[in-house]
Amino acid sequence: MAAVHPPNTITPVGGTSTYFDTDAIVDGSAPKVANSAGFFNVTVAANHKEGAEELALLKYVYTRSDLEKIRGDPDAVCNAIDDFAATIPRGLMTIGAEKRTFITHMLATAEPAPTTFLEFGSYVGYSAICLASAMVARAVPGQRVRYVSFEKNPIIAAVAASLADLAGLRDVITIHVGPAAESLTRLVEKGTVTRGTVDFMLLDHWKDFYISDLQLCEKSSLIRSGSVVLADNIIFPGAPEYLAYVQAGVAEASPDGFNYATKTADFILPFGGLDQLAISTVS
Ligand SMILES: C[S@@+](CC[C@H](N)C(=O)[O-])C[C@H]1O[C@@H](n2cnc3c(N)ncnc32)[C@H](O)[C@@H]1O
Repeated sequence: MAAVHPPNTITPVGGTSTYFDTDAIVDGSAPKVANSAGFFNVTVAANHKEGAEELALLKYVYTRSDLEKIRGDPDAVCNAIDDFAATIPRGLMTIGAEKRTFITHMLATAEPAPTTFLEFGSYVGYSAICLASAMVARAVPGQRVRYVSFEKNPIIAAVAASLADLAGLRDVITIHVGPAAESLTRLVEKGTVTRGTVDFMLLDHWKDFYISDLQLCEKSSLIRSGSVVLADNIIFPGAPEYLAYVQAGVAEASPDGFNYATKTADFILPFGGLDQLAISTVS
């Protein structure tokens, strides 16, 4: 089980928010710079842009000999994604098995049972599939569970939608294609996501957008007292400004004057090294 630190005992550490080349983000492509660990290098970025690795994953899953056993089983679909990721030395950029266990436990024990989840960064749908499934497991008959997820890369979004369908979660998970801020603004204008309805959020896209996209949710009061905001990759690649923001405790853009109480949980990355998840509860 991951080590969990109480609120405000951890100094923002590690990483750098300049890990990604924001010029490259503007044109909708993947970032093209390597960090010091050489993790997200030019080759990885090019793969990401074309969705090469992610399309290979899709093909791998749909040609598995146990496809019919996987169909309709969210855990089995996530395990299949983990199997594919294990064949790549640096893994895939999903939340991975350890964080999956940790967050699904949070969803399984949260009171009241969460029914609406907002995710920034669908990638291949791994977190969407396991976390939506954890919410569905608690839903009472007739209760609607919604997992709203944003992915700017259309090829990768298509992979996520196809795997969500395979997992039997087509009616629960919606993948919105495009920059998260634009999609979310549209959903708020249309009344698809409304005030105070978001129980859980996961920020897991490019780290430069964590604060501005959280503030978009603050402004429209999508979060409310008791909502939980999770943010991944706090140490690697690193989101020190974000951690400082939520540890300062004030939801600056909130017309309701909301505050955050923030803890962090430690995880070891698949290729080694420490990472943290930030867990901020709104009050
Ligand atoms: C770390 S991955 C998400 C992993 C996913 N949550 C999982 O566990 O399977 C980040 C994803 O965010 C997407 N992304 C980056 N910036 C974005 C933005 N502004 N809006 C929407 N998606 C974005 C990237 O294309 C990438 O697929």
